[in-house]
Amino acid sequence: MKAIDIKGLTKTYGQRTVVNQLNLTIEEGEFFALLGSNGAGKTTTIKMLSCLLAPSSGQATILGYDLGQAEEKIKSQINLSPQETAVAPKLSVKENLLLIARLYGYSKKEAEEKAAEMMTTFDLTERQNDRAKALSGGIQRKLSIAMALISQPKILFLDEPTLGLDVRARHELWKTIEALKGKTTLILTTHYLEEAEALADRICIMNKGKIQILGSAQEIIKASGQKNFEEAFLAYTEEGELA
Ligand SMILES: Nc1ncnc2c1ncn2[C@@H]1O[C@H](COP(=O)(O)OP(=O)(O)OP(=O)(O)O)[C@@H](O)[C@H]1O
Repeated sequence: MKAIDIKGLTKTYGQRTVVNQLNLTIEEGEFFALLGSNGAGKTTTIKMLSCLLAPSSGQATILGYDLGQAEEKIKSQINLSPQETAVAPKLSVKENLLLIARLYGYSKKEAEEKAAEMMTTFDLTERQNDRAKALSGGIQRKLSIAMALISQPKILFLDEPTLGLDVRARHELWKTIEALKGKTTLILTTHYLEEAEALADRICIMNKGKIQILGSAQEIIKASGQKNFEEAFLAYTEEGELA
């Protein structure tokens, strides 16, 4: 089944079109990356697909449900790990996970089990009693992703999950994200080109609200005629060039 099917998705603010006639299909289980310069429309796209922002026009189905008509159904099957880490700073690692599990309607016992499972998967058990604010940025991000996965979403949107992390923490988080590959449909936005290149099955480069190219990193390099992915990205996001 298609995880996401978008036809002509558009968002305008006044006279400005920030997402312009997007057509895109993402298969279930795919790891998909959205790349683009600042203001390209990545976050706006993700917000529309996760029911946080109403499109101005166009259509999309998420797991077969129409966006704008089956919001509750869609929301129950997706989750978003936002740009800003969404942990409660004064709560411990375990308390953060329990809180989300209870919000999703798990019983006390189930919530305990879920939290324990997540802490094992994300290697957080040793830190379970530490307050979130005492964790490094990388571990906070890990916790944030673990929290987003508690509801077992079929689609997880990761909006710049490694923003501001140092190289080591970023690589650590990549391993965590990579382990999710195939189990959950993953839609990632990032400014780190090597992140998309290393993790994603397919990459979409956006510029000024439009898709410039879509394919695997190798396909994009080949189509651009450039030497490597960074140069291909620059070519596709440069005005008047390949774009
Ligand atoms: N509420 C709003 N009102 C007006 N313009 C907006 C609003 N939200 C976003 N925009 C504009 O839409 C454009 C796309 O923004 P968006 O955040 O989707 O880009 P992005 O690709 O995620 O960029 P970044 O990499 O900087 O996060 C930007 O020019 C932004 O200023």
